Amino acid sequence: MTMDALKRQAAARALEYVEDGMRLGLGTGSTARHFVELLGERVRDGLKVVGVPTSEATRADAERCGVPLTTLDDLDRLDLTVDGADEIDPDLNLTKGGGGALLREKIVAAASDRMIVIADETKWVAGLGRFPLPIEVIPFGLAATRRAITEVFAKAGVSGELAVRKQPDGHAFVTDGGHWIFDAHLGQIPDASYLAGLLNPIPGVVEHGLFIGLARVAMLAGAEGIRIVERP
Ligand SMILES: O=C[C@H](O)[C@H](O)[C@H](O)COP(=O)(O)O
Repeated sequence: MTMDALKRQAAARALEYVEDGMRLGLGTGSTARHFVELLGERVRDGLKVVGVPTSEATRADAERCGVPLTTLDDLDRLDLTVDGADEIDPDLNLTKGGGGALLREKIVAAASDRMIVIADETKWVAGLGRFPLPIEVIPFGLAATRRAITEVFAKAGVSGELAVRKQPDGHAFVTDGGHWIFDAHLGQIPDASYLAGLLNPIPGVVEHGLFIGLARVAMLAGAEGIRIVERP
């Protein structure tokens, strides 16, 4: 089975948790896109839901699939968010932001009663850190922000290259919010929760890709079928 087929299987399983009338957070990425497409099929069959997209890309996908949309300006709470991840550890802490959507994804996940993360089994890791950690920053004062991040890395016992994310044309990648991203190549993060707490207050850091305690359930698709893991 292809990786894409596995992602679609995980998405299909998450769809079973969607009920009529739900307010949904719609994640970003290749796995979340399957969920949006499958949700669109259910909407065409009469399911009544409304979604808040976590990126402009997901907004476009949802519109194409006929999923009714709203915003967190109009709603202050969602029932369920379904999103992908770049890494998932046994406590269901996540690394997210490989596609640059981490800020809106975290706002939407935090506003949801429940977050289900969908992925193929390759995203399951014993500990976070192999995937470069995205840190969304304000372009103003970049060197000072970089220095502050490096200092908290040392405090958290991690180190590695901190690279501004670039587009293929060499220009800085710009997020939907107009910010830049540092990708931190740390290799391993011994205490992701501690590091998250140190990164949060740095001026210039808008958000980071450590999602601590947000995902409640993970649906992992592999050759043996779907494995469902609940947060301990
Ligand atoms: O910014 C992007 C998101 O956090 C994605 O959910 C994450 O990168 C996983 O994407 P994919 O399902 O394409 O591997």
